[in-house]
Amino acid sequence: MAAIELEGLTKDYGEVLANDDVTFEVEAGEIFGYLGPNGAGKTTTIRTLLGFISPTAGTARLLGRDVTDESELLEAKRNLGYLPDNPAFDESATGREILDLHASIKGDERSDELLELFDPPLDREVREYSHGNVRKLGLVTTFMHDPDLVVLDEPTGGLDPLMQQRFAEFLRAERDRGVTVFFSSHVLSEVRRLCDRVAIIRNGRLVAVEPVDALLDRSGKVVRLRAADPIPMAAVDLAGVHDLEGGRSEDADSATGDESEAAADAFTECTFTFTGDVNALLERLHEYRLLDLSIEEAPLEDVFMRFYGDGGGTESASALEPRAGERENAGTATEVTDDA
Ligand SMILES: Nc1ncnc2c1ncn2[C@@H]1O[C@H](COP(=O)(O)OP(=O)(O)OP(=O)(O)O)[C@@H](O)[C@H]1O
Repeated sequence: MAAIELEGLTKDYGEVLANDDVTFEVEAGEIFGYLGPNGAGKTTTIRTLLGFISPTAGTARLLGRDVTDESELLEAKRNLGYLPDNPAFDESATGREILDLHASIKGDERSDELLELFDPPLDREVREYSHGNVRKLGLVTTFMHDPDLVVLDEPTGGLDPLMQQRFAEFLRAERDRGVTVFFSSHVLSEVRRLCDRVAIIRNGRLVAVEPVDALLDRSGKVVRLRAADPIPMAAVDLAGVHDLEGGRSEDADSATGDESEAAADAFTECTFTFTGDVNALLERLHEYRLLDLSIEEAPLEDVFMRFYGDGGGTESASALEPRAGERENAGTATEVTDDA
């Protein structure tokens, strides 16, 4: 039995079709990322799953139970942990009082262990908490009753890098002991670190459900480099180079005569998106004296622009391919030099 089953889920707010025929399953024991830009419809799906709002059409099942049936939903929630994007704890209560309340409602199998990991300041009132401390308290309340399934809405917002790392290790360990994790995000690096599979939603429609490796292969890297001396354009005439923007630094600009002509087909600084083999790129660049080189994940918005067009989602397999023009041009010398 899948931990989450969505079939044709639709939520129409009148002016906005926030979820439009959304269908996918989250298998028991996987970390599943629900990805999309702001306003894509992630929270709407999560709020429907939790029974906070009713679907306009379609079905949603949590741990095999229909969430539109109140008694089935209650049953499912016994084994569910939920962290909203903005946990609304009673501001006048201390962290400890909040934990006591949650323990009395859901039970407490493991708060000691969780407090050691996340360590929110329990003796302070929540109104004095920072955003990150609210999130840490939320993580303890989400996992303290040892649920089978956790639903996390943008879980790492406000956590510092050390805490994010700790959280990532914790989630992987939870997955390894059989817990199913469903979380929403618009941060690709977070998804990369954590997820087995992802669903991507855009403008309310699902555009892909796939293993995270497939998404990352598709999304590419942003490469920025700065060289001590001009690098010929031909050096980056390589499969997988897109949207190259290059130029010469001020020093190179001051060159005159023959030097200047030779530099016209060369750059000392450039930025491009790269979907090819990074080792092949590094081999090409090996012979040049680089002052700076960064290879970073493409921002999620760029991934959407590049691979899903700007006309919203589509359920067809073609949505998973680069747009036609990009596919034809990808990696050719023409594209590299024309775009530069
Ligand atoms: N109660 C509501 N009434 C009307 N429209 C709504 C309501 N809640 C959400 N929407 C709209 O539905 C769309 C999807 O919103 P949703 O909050 O589900 O997106 P999201 O992917 O979670 O975004 P974010 O990453 O910014 O939190 C948006 O256009 C939003 O403005």
